[in-house]
Amino acid sequence: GVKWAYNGPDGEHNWSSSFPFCGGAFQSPIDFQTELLRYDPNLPPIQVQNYNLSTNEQLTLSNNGHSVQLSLPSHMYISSLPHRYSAAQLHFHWGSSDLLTGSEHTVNGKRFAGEMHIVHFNSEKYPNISMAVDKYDGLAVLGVFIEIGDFNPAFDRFFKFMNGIKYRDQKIQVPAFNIRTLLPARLDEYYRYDGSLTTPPCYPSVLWTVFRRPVTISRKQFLALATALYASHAQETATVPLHGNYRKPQLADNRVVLVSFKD
Ligand SMILES: NS(=O)(=O)c1c(F)c(F)c(S(=O)(=O)CCO)c(N[C@H]2CCc3ccccc32)c1F
Ligand SMILES: [Zn+2]
Repeated sequence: GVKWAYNGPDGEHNWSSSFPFCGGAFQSPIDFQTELLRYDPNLPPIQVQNYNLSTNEQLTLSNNGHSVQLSLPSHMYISSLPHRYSAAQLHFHWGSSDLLTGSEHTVNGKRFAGEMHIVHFNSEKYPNISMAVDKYDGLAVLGVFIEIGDFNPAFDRFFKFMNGIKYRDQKIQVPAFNIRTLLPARLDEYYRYDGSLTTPPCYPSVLWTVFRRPVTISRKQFLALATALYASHAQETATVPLHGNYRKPQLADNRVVLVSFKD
C-alpha cells in the first residue's frame, strides 16, 4: 500500500493526502481531559474469554515496519460489549531511548512511557478483521498504558524474541501464553469513547476502551522495545530505527469520554 511514517515527509501531518479519513472526524488518540469525562455507572467491567492460551499453541510475532505485533487467535474475545469482539492482534506504541514517553492517549496532557493495543473485530457481523476494519461497528481496541517500574515477566514471554524480528516484515513463531497477564489487575476502571485507527487508513471504526491503571515494565525491558527494532528491511543499507511510533492527540470536537470510575 501507500507508505506512511511517523516523521518526515510521510509523517502524520501528510497522512490525510493519501488517507482522507485521517483528516476526518472521530480521530484517535485523544487527550483524556477531566472536563471531557462523564461518569457512566452502567459501564460494566470488561470481560475477556479464552485469553489463557495454551503453551502448545504458537503465535506469530512480527515487525510490520510500524510496530511489533503479535497475532491472536479469534477464539479469544471480549464478552461484555454489545456484540462479541474477537481478537486479531496486539501491538505497541513507544517513544525512544532518550524520550521515555510514547503512549498515544494522554491523561490531562500526561504521556505514559508506552501503550499496548489489543485489536478485536465484531465477529458477530463480520467474518474477519479486513471486512470489519472500515465499518462503524467493526472494531474494539483495548488500550493499556505502560509505565517504567518493576520487571514484568509476562511481557518477557515475547520481548525475549525481538532479536528475531529486528527488520521490517520479519516474523517468527513464539509459544502462546496467558494474554490476560498483560492486562492490568482491574478491568473495571476505564475510559470509553468512539474513535478511529491511530494509523492510516484511520477508519473511524473503533470503540476504544483504555484502562485507567497502567502496567509496568522495567527500564531494561522498555529500552529493549525502544531500541531493538528497525522500520527498514534487512537488506536496506540505510537503517531506519523504529521508535516514536505514536500519533499525536486529535481534536475531541464535542465527543464525550465516558468513564467507569467516579474519582
Ligand atoms: N493503534 S491501532 O490499534 O489503531 C493500529 C495500529 F496502530 C497499527 F499499527 C496497526 S498495524 O496493522 O500494526 C499497521 C497499520 O495498520 C493496526 N492494525 C489494524 C488496522 C488495519 C488492520 C487490518 C488487519 C489487521 C489489523 C489491522 C491498528 F489497528
Ligand atoms: Zn495501536
